[in-house]
Amino acid sequence: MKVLLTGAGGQVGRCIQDVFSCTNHELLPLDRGQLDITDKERVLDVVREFSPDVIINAAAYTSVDRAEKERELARAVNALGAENIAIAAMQVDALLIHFSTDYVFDGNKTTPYIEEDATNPQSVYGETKLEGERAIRRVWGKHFILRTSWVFSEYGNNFFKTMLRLAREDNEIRVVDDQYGCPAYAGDIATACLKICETDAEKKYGLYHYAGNEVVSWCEFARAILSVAGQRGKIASMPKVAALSTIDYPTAAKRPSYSVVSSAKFVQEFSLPPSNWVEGIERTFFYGEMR
Ligand SMILES: NC(=O)C1=CN([C@@H]2O[C@H](COP(=O)(O)OP(=O)(O)OC[C@H]3O[C@@H](n4cnc5c(N)ncnc54)[C@H](OP(=O)(O)O)[C@@H]3O)[C@@H](O)[C@H]2O)C=CC1
Ligand SMILES: Cc1cn([C@H]2C[C@H](O)[C@@H](COP(=O)(O)OP(=O)(O)O[C@H]3O[C@@H](C)C(=O)[C@@H](O)[C@H]3O)O2)c(=O)[nH]c1=O
Repeated sequence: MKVLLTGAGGQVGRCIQDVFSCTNHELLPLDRGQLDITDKERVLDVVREFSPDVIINAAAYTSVDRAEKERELARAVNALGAENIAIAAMQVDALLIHFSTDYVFDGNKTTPYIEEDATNPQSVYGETKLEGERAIRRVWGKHFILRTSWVFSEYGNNFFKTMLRLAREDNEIRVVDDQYGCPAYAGDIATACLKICETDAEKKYGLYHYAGNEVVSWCEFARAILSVAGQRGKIASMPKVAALSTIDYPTAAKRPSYSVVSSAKFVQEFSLPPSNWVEGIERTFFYGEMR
């Protein structure tokens, strides 16, 4: 199977390369320098030339706070870029796998969000990701949109790495304890993509949630990361992790207080468990040393 990957330099993109390197699929990984998804003509040319069976779009604008001031840039990548990819996929009849986010929800529910739940993004990032979802649905039916959340890995920038850095710099970290979600290890998301590619997926196209198997607050997630870091000798000493209310940690973008997504539909259709983020922490430390 020929698979074209955009956003290959990001954390999900790099994990997809690792997972697909153990298969016989022919993967063409393109980072932002090789393919800017906002350049429609180039997207169409590159896709026509390679003529993939599958396109995985892992390119995105993911700076949640910065997006509040860079709406047009975020929109260009997350909405118009996604649309460009969908048009290109349609032109060569390729399956499109795309990612979206838990930040499309407002967080007012108290039970896990399912695919049919109403969206109501609270941030520019969430709005532009939702616009991208809608563009794909409008343009090309042969797609999977995986909404994931709180992604971490040994690659790129993420909350996991921020917590490690802060733990090395200070003896106290302050983290919000009233926003809940399901962290997802990027390696598991990559495995989910492979599973889609290797499943007779025709009758299953559409929107899925795929994220972590257990609910935590950001503060609980930080404590879990640092506890393993301490056990593995990754930090010299264990900092105090103080639990904050959102009001005491002001940010440019509003985050949902509860963005727990249920992976049940994906699990049912693809017989793959949700991301095991506790194991993901171990794997992040392990692969962080190997790669
Ligand atoms: N990270 C998270 O916590 C979550 C992510 N997601 C979604 O998962 C997907 C993958 O995210 P993740 O790997 O974590 O994000 P990253 O930010 O790690 O990777 C995104 C990649 O896209 C690249 N990119 C940005 N603009 C363009 C462009 N115009 N053309 C081509 N490439 C571009 C970035 O390049 P550069 O670094 O040079 O800007 C980066 O390499 C995204 O759709 C994201 O919205 C969903 C939920 C949670
Ligand atoms: C760094 C830091 C953050 N926080 C808070 C801010 C915020 O409410 C929460 C998470 O912070 P971050 O800015 O690291 O994470 P954030 O950028 O909000 O992460 C999001 O990224 C996008 C791409 C997604 O799609 C989401 O699923 C989610 O993973 O923790 C603290 O309380 N203390 C800290 O020291």
